[in-house]
Amino acid sequence: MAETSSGRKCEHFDLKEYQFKTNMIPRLSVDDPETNRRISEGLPVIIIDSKLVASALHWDLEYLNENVGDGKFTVYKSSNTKFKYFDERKADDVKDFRKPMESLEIKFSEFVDLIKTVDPKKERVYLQQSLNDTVGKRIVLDFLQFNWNWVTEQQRRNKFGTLTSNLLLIGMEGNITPAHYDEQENFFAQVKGYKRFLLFAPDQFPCLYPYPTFHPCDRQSQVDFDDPDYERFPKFRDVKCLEAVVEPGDVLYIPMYWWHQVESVPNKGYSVSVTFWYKAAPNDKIEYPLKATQKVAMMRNIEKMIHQALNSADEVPEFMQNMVLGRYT
Ligand SMILES: CCC[C@@H](CC(=O)O)C(=O)C(=O)O
Ligand SMILES: [Zn+2]
Repeated sequence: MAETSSGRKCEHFDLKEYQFKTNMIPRLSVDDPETNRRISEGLPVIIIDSKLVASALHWDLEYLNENVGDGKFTVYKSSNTKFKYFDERKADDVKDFRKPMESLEIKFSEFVDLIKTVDPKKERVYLQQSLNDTVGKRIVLDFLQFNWNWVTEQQRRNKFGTLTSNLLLIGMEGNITPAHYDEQENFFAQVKGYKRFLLFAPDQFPCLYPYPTFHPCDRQSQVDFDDPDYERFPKFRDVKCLEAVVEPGDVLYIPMYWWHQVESVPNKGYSVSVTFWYKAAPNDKIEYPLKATQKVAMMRNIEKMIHQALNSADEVPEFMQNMVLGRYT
């Protein structure tokens, strides 16, 4: 098996081709100064030897089933490969909104039965649950042995806010989380299996056409990457993309507001990941020109204010068009 520059065996992955070209996200050592530089500049990077979750690399379905306790786990079900997040609390505001997936609250053992019995051509499942104090003591011990020194040092030096959650993700091969951005910093740790990431910088917002902020799918792209509607979303043709496949032990830094689409690589088995989400660093002094992240935050606040002032989701499109069409276009 050939080796790449970062010493990785040249795995052969069954990766989808998209209409846009991509560049690779660097895979760097935790000791490489470039690693900390990229993180401090809000640029994505894969850290290949952080040992962040070295104590969890044995987490497979059998071990977790034995030790994860009998708490309830949130499991999403989809009739296709896509697991598009939606905020149920906003569903009333958008008539004829149809949930893109269903969610269950079940025991881990029930999830194991599901993932082993569902026909992936008909139905898929994806466990997405914050690690909490219901887990068994062996999981607690593994958790305590995460490389907290490294990740807490990153939190300190980059002035990140508090750690808000560690989400355990267990997905079937081929599951896709469609393109979206999050409002938190994320050290994404891969435990088992392989995940292909497509990342887009915050300044690609104009090419990715997110839903309105009051829509249940706020922060998600409206563009179907498998069948883009270039009439509605013409700038999608020009989108600039960075990509990478993370393997067990890798940690991908996903800076806040960076768009990402994530696929559990087909034919490589189910995937297990753990996220480390941190609140944003406080806004440093305002410098001009404003950063793309600041402009996205501004657009979100303006949309929310207009929706709130009109007190009607239906009136927002006409209001925005009256303000912009023929005046700023
Ligand atoms: C619910 C979180 C899903 C995850 C993507 C994935 O692994 O499918 C993601 O989007 C993130 O870690 O930010
Ligand atoms: Zn995300």
